[in-house]
Amino acid sequence: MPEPTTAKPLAPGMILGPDGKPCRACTAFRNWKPAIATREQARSNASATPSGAMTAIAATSTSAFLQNKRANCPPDSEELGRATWTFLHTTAAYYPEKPTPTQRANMLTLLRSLPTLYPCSHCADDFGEDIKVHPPDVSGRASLSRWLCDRHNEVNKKLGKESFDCAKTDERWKDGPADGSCD
Ligand SMILES: Cc1cc2nc3c(=O)[nH]c(=O)nc-3n(C[C@H](O)[C@H](O)[C@H](O)COP(=O)(O)OP(=O)(O)OC[C@H]3O[C@@H](n4cnc5c(N)ncnc54)[C@H](O)[C@@H]3O)c2cc1C
Repeated sequence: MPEPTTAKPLAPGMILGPDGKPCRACTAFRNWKPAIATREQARSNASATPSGAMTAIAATSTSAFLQNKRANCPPDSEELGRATWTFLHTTAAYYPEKPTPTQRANMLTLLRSLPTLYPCSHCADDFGEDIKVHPPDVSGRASLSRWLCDRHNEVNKKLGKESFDCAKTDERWKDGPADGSCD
């Protein structure tokens, strides 16, 4: 008589991790729970008028809804990505203009550790390939911020997203916009 199995079937869209288990950090939530994402989108759209402004608000509230709902869940690949980019860009924005040899070495260690430690394995592999071709520039704040912006844009391009204007890196990650809206 076969043993009863307790393993849950793999959700469609879920990627397996290197250990053979489902890897949430490798997969976007909307890809393994498309029904929930679509239902919440439809609910938001139904409560909005067709005007552009309201559609934008609807999209924002859908995203906020999903984020709130998932606030205590393990991160998916998108939440992990946003948090990691926030950490990396902010760390670069506050990196010294003239770093000491120890600061340079520590920054190199941090960046070179991502391809082996970043939990989204296919993201980590691609990032590893990218930094082989474009080694980190840890010589100073401005050059590190620029290097990181270019690396992020490589990922944006791969995912079909718009390129970020690297002239706006300090505004986005350190100073805030000139109109004072973040002050
Ligand atoms: C090292 C690394 C590798 C990744 N590789 C993959 C991958 O291979 N496949 C995959 O599906 N996902 C990958 N991700 C996740 C992916 O990049 C996004 O984080 C995720 O899809 C969420 O995207 P988002 O549109 O919410 O904003 P994100 O791309 O996370 O960006 C967050 C914010 O950063 C700002 N920003 C955008 N581009 C730049 C830039 N070039 N410079 C400075 N600021 C910028 C914008 O204000 C944006 O809102 C990776 C993440 C990291 C950290």
